[in-house]
Amino acid sequence: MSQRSPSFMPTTPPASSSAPYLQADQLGKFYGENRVLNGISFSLERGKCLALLGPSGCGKSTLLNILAGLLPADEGRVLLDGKVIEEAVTGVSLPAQHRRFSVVFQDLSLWPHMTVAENVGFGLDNQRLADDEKHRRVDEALKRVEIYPLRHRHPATLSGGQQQRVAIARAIVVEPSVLLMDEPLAALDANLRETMRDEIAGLIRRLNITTIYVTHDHTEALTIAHQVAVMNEGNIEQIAAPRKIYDEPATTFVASFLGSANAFLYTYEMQALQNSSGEALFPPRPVSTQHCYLMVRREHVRIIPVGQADEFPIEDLIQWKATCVKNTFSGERYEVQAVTAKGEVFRGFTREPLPLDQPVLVEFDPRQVMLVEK
Ligand SMILES: Nc1ncnc2c1ncn2[C@@H]1O[C@H](COP(=O)(O)OP(=O)(O)OP(=O)(O)O)[C@@H](O)[C@H]1O
Repeated sequence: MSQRSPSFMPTTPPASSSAPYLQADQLGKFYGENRVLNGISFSLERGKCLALLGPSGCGKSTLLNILAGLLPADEGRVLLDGKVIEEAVTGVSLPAQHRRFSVVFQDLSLWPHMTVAENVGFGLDNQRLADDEKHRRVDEALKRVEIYPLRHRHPATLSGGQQQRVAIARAIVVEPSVLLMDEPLAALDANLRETMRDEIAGLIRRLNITTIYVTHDHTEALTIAHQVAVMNEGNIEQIAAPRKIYDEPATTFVASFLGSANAFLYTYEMQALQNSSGEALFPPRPVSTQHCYLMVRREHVRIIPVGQADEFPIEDLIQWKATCVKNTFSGERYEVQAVTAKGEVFRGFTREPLPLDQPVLVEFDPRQVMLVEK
């Protein structure tokens, strides 16, 4: 049951405040018997961007809809600027229109018969503003996303990237408390997606609007967000700054999802990992459990024919003997697969394909190895 709180208005704390602005606290959601969100918690400072990153079906859109007030939470609560706007146990649910969250969807939903300015102004229609004020707000939003000169055009005459900006202008013209972006680049072709990714990253920093950005693309999340929450099966597996998520993944799932990683099970038997002088290279730090995973990203693995390796001996690299089993051409390079006698599979990149079924050396620097205990 929903309790309206019409007097609620998010107040504006000083810009320097580092207090959480948007908080999720142990959010849970079921569809029938099926639990789709499990104890989701995060806090986000005003003006920062949090990416919800995860595979299809992990619960990103469900979480976004709860935050937006489009779906009730079954457990936990949401706070905006320190005030409860959603709480399962009390049934408090501030209606969506009072939360002042704006959503940019993947399909953009622009009106084809309206000009750019009319599309942007549409969001203000139910605010009963004087015409002058409405025009001022629309012009300002168009200037902020740098499409003011296009204001008299119709969406069909704009490029995909320009349409994207119209959708963002329409979302920000209402001065939202939080901007929610649900896979906004998913419908664009690969080249435009890359350009728009960089543009949105710049825009988010310039606009200084608290933003939740939903994506299944790790590059988008790492480029655009200040914080990344990696979701898997209704849980947040790790939440941290992009660099930390990439360099220090908390789980094997996070490491794999953020760029394909080679993984192999570490046990104490493997302390025998040595360099060519016989010095032990592992473990790089004390390990609290007997079993954990060593992970090394493909870009840090060198796979070379045995003969070549002898020409350029490098100290302090881990070198394992393996056999080349596959070369896959991807345009710029080959992805080579090699299997060790124990069955560990390694993938690395080469400029040329390597002879199949021939011995190779798999080399990597122990400093590039991630130790993941889960
Ligand atoms: N209305 C619904 N009724 C029943 N199950 C649902 C409903 N909506 C979503 N689900 C299920 O809830 C889970 C989470 O779905 P959700 O759409 O939140 O995932 P997602 O991470 O956003 O996926 P995608 O990236 O494919 O959009 C999925 O298993 C989905 O099948």
